[in-house]
Amino acid sequence: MVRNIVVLGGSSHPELVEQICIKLGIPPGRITLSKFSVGETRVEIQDSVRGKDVYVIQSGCGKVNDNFIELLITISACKTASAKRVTAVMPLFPYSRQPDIPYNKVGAPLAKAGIQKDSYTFESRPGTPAPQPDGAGSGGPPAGQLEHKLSRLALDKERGTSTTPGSPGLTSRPSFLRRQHTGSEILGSTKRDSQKVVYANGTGDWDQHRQPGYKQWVAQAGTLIADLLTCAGADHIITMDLHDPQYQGFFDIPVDNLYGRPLLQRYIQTKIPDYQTAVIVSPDAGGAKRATAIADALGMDFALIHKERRPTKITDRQNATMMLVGDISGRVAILVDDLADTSNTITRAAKLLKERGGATRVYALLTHGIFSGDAIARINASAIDQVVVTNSVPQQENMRACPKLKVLDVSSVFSEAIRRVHHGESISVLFKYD
Ligand SMILES: O=P(O)(O)OC[C@H]1O[C@@H](O)[C@H](O)[C@@H]1O
Repeated sequence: MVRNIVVLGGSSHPELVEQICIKLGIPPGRITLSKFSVGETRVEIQDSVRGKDVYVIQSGCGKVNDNFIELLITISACKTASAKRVTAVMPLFPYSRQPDIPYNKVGAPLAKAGIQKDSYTFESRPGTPAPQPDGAGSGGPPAGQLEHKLSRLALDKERGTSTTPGSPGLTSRPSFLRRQHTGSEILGSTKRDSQKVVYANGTGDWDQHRQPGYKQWVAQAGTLIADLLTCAGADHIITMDLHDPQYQGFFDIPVDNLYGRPLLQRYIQTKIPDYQTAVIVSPDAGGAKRATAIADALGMDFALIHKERRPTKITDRQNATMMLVGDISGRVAILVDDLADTSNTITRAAKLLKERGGATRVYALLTHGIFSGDAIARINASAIDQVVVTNSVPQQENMRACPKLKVLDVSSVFSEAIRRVHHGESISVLFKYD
């Protein structure tokens, strides 16, 4: 049992909080988390934190923004209640893919509206996001309808015809397409639909649209998120497999970036028959370092999928070309990545590995199984034979919906990190790979 410590759980992942506390041999601190009718977050801490070492556990999943605000308020409440030190334990770090320019100029792929989950096929890809029921995306027509209109506009332009007879060009667009961003000529349909870009030339073609002296401005939230945590009063961050490890440099407080890799490696060694003959595959160049580290540690072969994500036309938005570099013919392929969100990357990679590469079986091993939108349906219909993730975000519902899913428990890693940080011991042993 650890003394003089308080562990508080946010709303995002109660099961993990419970498991961590069991391993630490302490009950979770009493906290009431609720919402005012307007939607604002209310936090009430029932246990005294005066002079205590406090750990607030909140993963960057579910209602990500609400959960993040809840974390900030809880940290701040602990500080003002005279906690000695407050550590934010964030198994999945929110906004961790946004410290730099998003990988896709037109936004990350999200789930398509109106599609039946059981209608997914081997070929399915994420489509245009639907307006959110909470109003976040309100103001436009249904996504499917919008996408259809946008495609028609692009096609009409290519053919030199106009959708609205007698009023060609920009002015012929329906009003929902005319949201003008300050200082730019990017037209979108809904609040969150900067993905649905039709440029002033009406084609979705970035190069043709480009105006001299103007550059599209994309918010890079990384520094802001780091500043908000420290401003709220966080003294220390514990997280796992940051999408970009350099993100630690955005903080001027200690950040312990734990690794999911030992768990994944152990799974390969103990659960994949004849694993030495299998090939570790990175689904994109960005993950090559992570995947080669596992391949090297286990003495396995490595292959890479090169993902070209440079769409030039609106209709190309999700059509990144994938090329396989390496020989996996007649072998088991093990895809390794930090996370799956829509699962577009891993399902397309699996298809390539089986259809073109001749792989006999495909595993996907990921630290964070975010599985937003229809990701699970997509996996069920895909060429992937097994997906292995950690419970850095809740997986109970996903496990019920996906027979291919296996979950590895990270509670021991986090409880041990908390124990060591609390006692001022080194946690480098947790960074040991082999
Ligand atoms: O394709 P989805 O699952 O949406 O996104 C996951 C990919 O996006 C990248 O940032 C991750 O490293 C991973 O390769």
